[in-house]
Amino acid sequence: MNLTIADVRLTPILVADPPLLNTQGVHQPYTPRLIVEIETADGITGLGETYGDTKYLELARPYAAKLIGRQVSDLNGLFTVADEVAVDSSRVSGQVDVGGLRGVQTADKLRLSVVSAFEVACLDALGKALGLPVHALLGGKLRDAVEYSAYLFYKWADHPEGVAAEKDDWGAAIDPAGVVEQARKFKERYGFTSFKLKGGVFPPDEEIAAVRALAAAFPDHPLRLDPNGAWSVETSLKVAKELGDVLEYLEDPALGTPAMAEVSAGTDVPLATNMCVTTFAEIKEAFTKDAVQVVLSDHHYWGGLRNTQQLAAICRTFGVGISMHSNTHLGISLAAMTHVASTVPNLHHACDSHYPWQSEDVLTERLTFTDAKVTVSDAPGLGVQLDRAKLEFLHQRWLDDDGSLRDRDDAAAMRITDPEWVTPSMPRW
Ligand SMILES: O=C([O-])[C@@H](O)[C@@H](O)[C@H](O)[C@@H](O)C(=O)[O-]
Ligand SMILES: [Mg+2]
Repeated sequence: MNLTIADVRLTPILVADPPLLNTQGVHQPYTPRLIVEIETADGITGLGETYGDTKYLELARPYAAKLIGRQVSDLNGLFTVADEVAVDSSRVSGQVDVGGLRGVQTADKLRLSVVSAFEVACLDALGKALGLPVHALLGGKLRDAVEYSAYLFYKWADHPEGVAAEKDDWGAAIDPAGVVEQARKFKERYGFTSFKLKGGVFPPDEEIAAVRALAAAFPDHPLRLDPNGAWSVETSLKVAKELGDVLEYLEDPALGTPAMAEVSAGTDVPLATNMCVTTFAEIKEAFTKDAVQVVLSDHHYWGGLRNTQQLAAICRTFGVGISMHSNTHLGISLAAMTHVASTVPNLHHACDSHYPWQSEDVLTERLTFTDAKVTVSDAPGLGVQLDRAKLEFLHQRWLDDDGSLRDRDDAAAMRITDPEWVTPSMPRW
C-alpha cells in the first residue's frame, strides 16, 4: 500500500444560497466553498471541504504544493507544514469576519481553517486505503446516528429583483408566523425536533415574540436564539429573563468573553458560543470566568476532526458542554461533522447544520436526515462519492463570476436592497 500524496486538486466553487438574514446583512445568492481532493500514489482519492473565499485559496494553494510526497497518514505533519505558509497580514484584522460571524480572525485560525479540509481529505483517503470508516480512525463511533437541530432564519422570499439567483421553496419568514411556518417545514421534511433561530436581525422584542410563538407551536421542543453578539449585556439579560423558561440555551447574546461573563453571572439560562471561544487560546479566559456553558465546535476553523476531539476533551474536563456550529456547507463537511460527532462522548445537544438550505451539492447522493438524524456511515473513509459533473458545474459558476461573489460579504449583499446599509456597530441593541 502506497500512502504517498501524489496529487492535490483544489476546486473553488460557488454554491446557491437562499436570502437568509443575519445581523450583518443577508446571504449572497451564491457562496464560495473550496473542494479539496488528495490523491495517493495508489490512485485513492480523499475529499475535504472548507471556506472558499480568496484569503483561504491564497493559503490553500502553496500549502497543497508542500504536501506532495508526504503520507496521508502523517496527520500531525499537516500542522507543521501549515506553519511554513505565510499569512498576508492584511487578511488578519483580529476582528469579526465580514461574512460568517465566527469570532476573531488570526493567522493561526486562517491556517487551521485550511488545514481542516486537508485533514478530512487525508482521513478519507486513509480510511479508503485501510477499508475503515473515518470514525474508526478517530477511535470509533459511540452512536450510530447524530442528531441535528433545525436552523431557522429570518428570510426573504427571494433574492433582490434583477440579481441572478436560484429559486427556493421555503418562502419568506420575517415575523413570528413566518418563523413558525418555516419550523413546520423543517419538521415535516427532516423530522427536526429542536429549533435554533438566527437572531440579531430585528429588535429583540420581535425576536422574543418569534421564540414565544415557536414555544407555543412546539411545546417541549428545545429552542435556541442566536443574535451573534448583537445585544448589550442589559438587553441580553432582559431577553434571558423573558425567554428563560423555554430556551435550551442562548447563543452569543453579547460580543466577547467579558460581556458574556457578565451575562452569564446574571442569568441561569446556559450560554453557548461560536464567537468568543473559537481558538484554543480563548478557552482559558472564558472557562475561568464561567462565560459560557456550551462551546459550539466547528472542525473547519478549529483545525479538523482530531482538534475537535481535543476541544471536546477540554470541555469535558471543565464541565462545559459541547455541540456543533455550522456555516453554509455541503455534504463532504456534513459527513465529516457526523463522523467526529459520533465519537464525542459528551455531545448532549443536537448539532447545527446549514445543509438543508443548500439545494446543490458535489456528491453523487445527498446525505439525508431521518428523524433529525444523519446515520454514521460504516463505509470506508467518509462514505461519500464525488460527482465530477456537479463539481465542474459549480466551478464554472465560480470561473464565470466577475469576482463580486468570490468573497462572502453579507453587508455588501444587503446594500443591493438598501444602499445605505453598513455593518451595524455592536452592540446593536
Ligand atoms: O450563516 C449565517 O448567517 C450565520 O449567522 C453564520 O454566519 C454563523 O456563523 C453561525 O451560523 C452562528 O451560529 O453564529
Ligand atoms: Mg452562533
